[in-house]
Amino acid sequence: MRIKICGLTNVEEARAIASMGVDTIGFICVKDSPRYIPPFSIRAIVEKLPPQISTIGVFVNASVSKIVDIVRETRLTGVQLHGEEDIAFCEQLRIILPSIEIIKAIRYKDAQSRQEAEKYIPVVDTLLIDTYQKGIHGGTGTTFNWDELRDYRPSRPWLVAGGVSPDNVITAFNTLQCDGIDLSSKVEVKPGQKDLEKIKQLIIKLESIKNKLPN
Ligand SMILES: O=C(O)c1ccccc1N[C@@H]1O[C@H](COP(=O)(O)O)[C@@H](O)[C@H]1O
Repeated sequence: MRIKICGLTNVEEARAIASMGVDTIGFICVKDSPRYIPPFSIRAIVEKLPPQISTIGVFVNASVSKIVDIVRETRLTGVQLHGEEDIAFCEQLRIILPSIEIIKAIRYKDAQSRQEAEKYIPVVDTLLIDTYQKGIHGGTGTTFNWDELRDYRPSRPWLVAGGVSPDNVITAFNTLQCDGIDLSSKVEVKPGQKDLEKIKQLIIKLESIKNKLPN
């Protein structure tokens, strides 16, 4: 089971979180986000993390060349495309960066969102289903109606995002057959600063249901 914590901006928090058993750390490469971190700071953090930690850059409608430059500068292991990037965009990125994990975020609005996600299966490694909120690309802190995805089991691993917290994580795994979780605003003191106590609570909650969790 994969645990991704997103929106890190400093090395101490990133290392502390990695030592708690979180396997994936996300960095917001979107300039108008309050969680934005510049590439040179991402690189400084990535260099100080254990090599088994996946490091993901989150982008919203950036150009392929911008993403490629940032991945090369920072040594990220993957990218999360959180905007309206199309299939051709993912294919292009795959050709230029063949060994990088591509995560496509789909913002769940209604039943149609499943079909939207399905289109990306041949061209991405992982799907991430976040909550649709008009005018906001991510970090909404709001859940979608998980009941609508009770039976969702695509042929790619998928992560649930959007308002996931230590308080609702057990419900998430009781409702969904996801391969992992992605948390950001519900485990922060303020945008860009993570709440390590809340992340500890999350790990304790997950430990209590570990027999029910996916591998
Ligand atoms: O967090 C942001 O500021 C952000 C900005 C632009 C695109 C995505 C962003 N965050 C992603 O949003 C989801 C869910 O976050 P939350 O738990 O609801 O706060 C997560 O995948 C973040 O990577």
